[in-house]
Amino acid sequence: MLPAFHLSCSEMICKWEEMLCKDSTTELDIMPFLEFLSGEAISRTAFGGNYENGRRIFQLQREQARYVTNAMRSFYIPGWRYAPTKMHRRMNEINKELKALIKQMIREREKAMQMTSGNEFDDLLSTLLNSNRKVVQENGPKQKHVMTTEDIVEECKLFFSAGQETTSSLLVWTIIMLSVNPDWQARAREEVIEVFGTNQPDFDGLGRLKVVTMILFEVLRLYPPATAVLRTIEKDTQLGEMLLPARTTIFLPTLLVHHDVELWGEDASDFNPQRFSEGISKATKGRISFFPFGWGHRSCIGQNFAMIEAKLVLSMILQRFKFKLSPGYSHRPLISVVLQPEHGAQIILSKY
Ligand code: HEM
Repeated sequence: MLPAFHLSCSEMICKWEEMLCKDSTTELDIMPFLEFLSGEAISRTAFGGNYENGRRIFQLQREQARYVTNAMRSFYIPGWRYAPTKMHRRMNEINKELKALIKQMIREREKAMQMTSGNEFDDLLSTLLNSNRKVVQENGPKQKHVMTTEDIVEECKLFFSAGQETTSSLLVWTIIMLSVNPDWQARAREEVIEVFGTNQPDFDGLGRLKVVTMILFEVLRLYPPATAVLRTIEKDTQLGEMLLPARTTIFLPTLLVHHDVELWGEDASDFNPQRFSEGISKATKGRISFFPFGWGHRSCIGQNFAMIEAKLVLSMILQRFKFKLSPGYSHRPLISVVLQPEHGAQIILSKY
């Protein structure tokens, strides 16, 4: 996992360094760079050597996400999604291409795994195929936990859609916050240099980054990439004075809870990573008021993945660059698939 993150981040950093070759500062919108980086990181981790196909999957999923957002913002007309509009036709095409690409990768990987012990590959696709193979060997192909090819395709798609834009959103907001809070940018850089010097960040060191973790938590509080979590109630439930009938779907507004003055105090809207200096339970006083990755059994399966990626990318950026906000940046957080700056994130970058 770490080599995949490192490679993806090095490629981005090379591009930024090239931009700084001619001038001592450069202005750029970091959003497309970080979106591409997190797509590459997922492609490499999920599909290993075959990540070129992963790249295409990532492009298609991004295009699909745009159509889904459009559809979510329109009036709901039952059955409308079957109407042969230009957008619906394109969505169907994307779906078909996605399925075909992933199925082709599954077939190729299964072939390669049959010719070897199967343990040479350590990406998500092999993990899924290997665990499935074990279930079949132990219980036969009809066992209810055996995944079909369709299931594996859906798992791969889910990892992409759930893991790519969320992580890039966290990184984008973090750079914006550190651009307007130069004291925290300096503290984070000081810590990164103290732990890694100019060396490549390693797993052990990432676990020791306290200030960087506090900053990431505060960014996740103020700008949670997933702005709400849904739950469906299994049985009639009494909640305070309310009786919630079975099968009701509850919308838990993460964004509102994270900004609630009663829960977080008068400075709820301020960027103050210090509130996390003694960990999450002290900051929340033991209440469930901070849940950027959801809560309970169905909470985000990729949260460690995302935090490690974010810490590594941030460390590598801080080791090499200083940054501040460009006057061209306009602060308009927009809830699309994830929470992101509507007009991009323009910063002025210089060498550190
Ligand atoms: C900053 C980054 C991320 C944020 C804020 C985030 C947030 C979330 C949230 C709020 C949920 C719903 C949890 C619930 O209902 O309680 C979720 C689910 C999920 N996330 Fe993430 N996520 C992030 C990164 C990732 C990554 C990197 C991956 C994969 C590598 C991933 C894979 C998933 C999956 C597969 C689910 C569905 C889990 C299930 O239904 O059992 N996420 N995520």
